Amino acid sequence: MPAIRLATQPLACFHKDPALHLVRTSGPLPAEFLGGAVAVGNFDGVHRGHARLVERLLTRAREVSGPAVVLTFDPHPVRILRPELAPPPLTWSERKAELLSELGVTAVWSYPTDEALLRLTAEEFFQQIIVQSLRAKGMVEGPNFRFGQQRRGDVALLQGLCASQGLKLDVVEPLATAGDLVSSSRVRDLIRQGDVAAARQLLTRPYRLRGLVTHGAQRGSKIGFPTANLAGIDTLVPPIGVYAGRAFTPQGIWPAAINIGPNPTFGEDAFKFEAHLPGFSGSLYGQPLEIEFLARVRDTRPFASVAELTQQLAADVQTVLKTYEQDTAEDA
Ligand SMILES: Cc1cc2nc3c(=O)[nH]c(=O)nc-3n(C[C@H](O)[C@H](O)[C@H](O)COP(=O)(O)O)c2cc1C
Ligand SMILES: Nc1ncnc2c1ncn2[C@@H]1O[C@H](COP(=O)(O)OP(=O)(O)O)[C@@H](O)[C@H]1O
Repeated sequence: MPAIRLATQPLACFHKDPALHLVRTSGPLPAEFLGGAVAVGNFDGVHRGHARLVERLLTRAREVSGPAVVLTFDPHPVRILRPELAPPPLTWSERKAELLSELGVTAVWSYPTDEALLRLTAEEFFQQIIVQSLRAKGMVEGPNFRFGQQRRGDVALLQGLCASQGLKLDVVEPLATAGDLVSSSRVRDLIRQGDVAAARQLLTRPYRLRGLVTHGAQRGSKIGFPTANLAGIDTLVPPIGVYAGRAFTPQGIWPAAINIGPNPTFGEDAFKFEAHLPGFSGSLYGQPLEIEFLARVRDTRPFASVAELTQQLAADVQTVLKTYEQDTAEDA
């Protein structure tokens, strides 16, 4: 059995970067947000296309000697305007801010989307948010950027508005891989197919979700594989199956053997999200847990006996440990 190497660096999920400023307000902004370069967008998942845009944002921020600011909206405007069309998000706001901060962004304004904001025309949005609230000196966007009521504002309009206020606008060409644009919907599609390894190639970090550890059927420890069952997951969940990943607990980072779906061996149909953390002992009940997906291992299926299931679980753990080891080595 390979040795389990536990990461010793501060936990990204529970550690707040002191250099990052994150606010959720529709009111006046702290000084750290003013007079910088600004990128407006949803930044869901924070993929490599976003990273390219942020790179340019940092360059502009240095040039204007101001902060590198991302303005994002929580909830996404579509969730208010057309909830039936809103896809499940890939990231929650704090995680998005952490990922952006890892890329060098210094201030994230997570705007609590409301009717008043959605009513602003493109010109009003620019005047009130970009000029008055942020006192921006530059903007960085992709060519498909739309803004203002009914998404009527486009990059051509923004160009004119920026020029009228003496702001420099950078339009960054979107990143493409394998002939396709890197986008949050492409990442979402891959995760929906269970291809978390391919999703990872497009993201700046492996796909991660969070939840709270709740009680299950109390069967796991009896069969030698206790599993932390997660409730309250608020982002996209990969499909039924077994996955290799990492668990971020308040106690540290662990390998994770993840099962999503039912427990057919025990005739249980309830949809569960559970993770066995090889090498961990103690209680996780009631605690927050973040789970990162590295690879899909196999389909969840019924086994003829508990002995056959546990034999398979032992093999799964070996696969998980190998994946975790490889990953830790690549990260080092
Ligand atoms: C990595 C992993 C893979 C699993 N695969 C299967 C499976 O293929 N079929 C199945 O019936 N249960 C599977 N299970 C679920 C176990 O049956 C389950 O963990 C056990 O019933 C404990 O449930 P409890 O947490 O509610 O006590 C898997 C669990 C883990 C951790
Ligand atoms: N290595 C481990 N991996 C996951 N959970 C563990 C581990 N060791 C102890 N636990 C604790 O045991 C609980 C899981 O035990 P289990 O018998 O499966 O109960 P339940 O059905 O309530 O999930 C977890 O919620 C956690 O608090």
